[in-house]
Amino acid sequence: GYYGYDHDDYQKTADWLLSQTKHRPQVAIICGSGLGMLADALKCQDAFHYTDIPGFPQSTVQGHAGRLVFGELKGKTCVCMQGRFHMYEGHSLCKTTFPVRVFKLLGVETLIVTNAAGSLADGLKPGDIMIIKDHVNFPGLGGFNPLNGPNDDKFGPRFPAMSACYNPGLRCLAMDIAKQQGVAELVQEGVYAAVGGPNFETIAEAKLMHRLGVDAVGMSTAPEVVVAVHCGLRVFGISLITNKAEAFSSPPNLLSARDTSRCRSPGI
Ligand SMILES: O=P(O)(O)O[C@H]1O[C@H](CO)[C@@H](O)[C@H]1O
Ligand code: HPA
Repeated sequence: GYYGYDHDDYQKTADWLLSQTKHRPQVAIICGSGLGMLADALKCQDAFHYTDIPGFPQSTVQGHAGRLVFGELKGKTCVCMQGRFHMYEGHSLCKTTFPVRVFKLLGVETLIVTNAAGSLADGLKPGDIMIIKDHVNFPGLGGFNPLNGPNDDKFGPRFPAMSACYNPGLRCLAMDIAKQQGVAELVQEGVYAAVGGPNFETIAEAKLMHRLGVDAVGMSTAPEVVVAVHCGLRVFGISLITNKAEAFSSPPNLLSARDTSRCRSPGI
């Protein structure tokens, strides 16, 4: 059967948070693996451990502290997730995206998603930043979607469009800021693909994604963005490239038995 949340479940968590902090965030930021220090930049912080927030899922992965931090950043009120939820932790997708709908009910208008990702593109190296211009949601294409189940019309339509998920204005603004800050050579736009994980890709899988037009791959983000776009949030996304998928230096797939010079036989 279907296991999900009612509107009341999101509302209860949102009401509890609104009763515990004076902050009324306009912007929500989801910090990717190892990126939780973004939250340290917030002024006048109110922080809550996920374990103390009624109805909130729990973090189980290294590099995800499991705290929700409210505060001020450059004159905007923000709420920061220090730690996100992944399908491979055993959570349902509606659980991994639970916070996004809570943010909507807090009054958030803009969601910033960040992640650690592997590069599949020649021009994208570890340390680079990729502004996400679009995504391929592999679990979603296969029927693993956080919007499965009865549609909650209070959040959005049954069949939401995903043709402009990543706000074009915010993407342009980020490119301009990268130029102004003198880091333009580290910043590019590209396509992110979400896979289920937790294993990294095989060489054949990485080659396949590369040929399909994917620039960076990770195990998160797309389900959160689908839920955010469904409920009308403006989305901006960035991937920090942490590693390169070694698909390009690998030999071609086909090997004839006539030429075994590339084989190292263990002997029979
Ligand atoms: O997407 P975030 O949460 O940044 O984490 C990425 O890093 C982890 C793998 O090292 C995976 O969880 C992958 O999704
Ligand atoms: O190479 C990767 N593949 C999938 N997920 C990832 N998250 C960080 N790097 C990777």
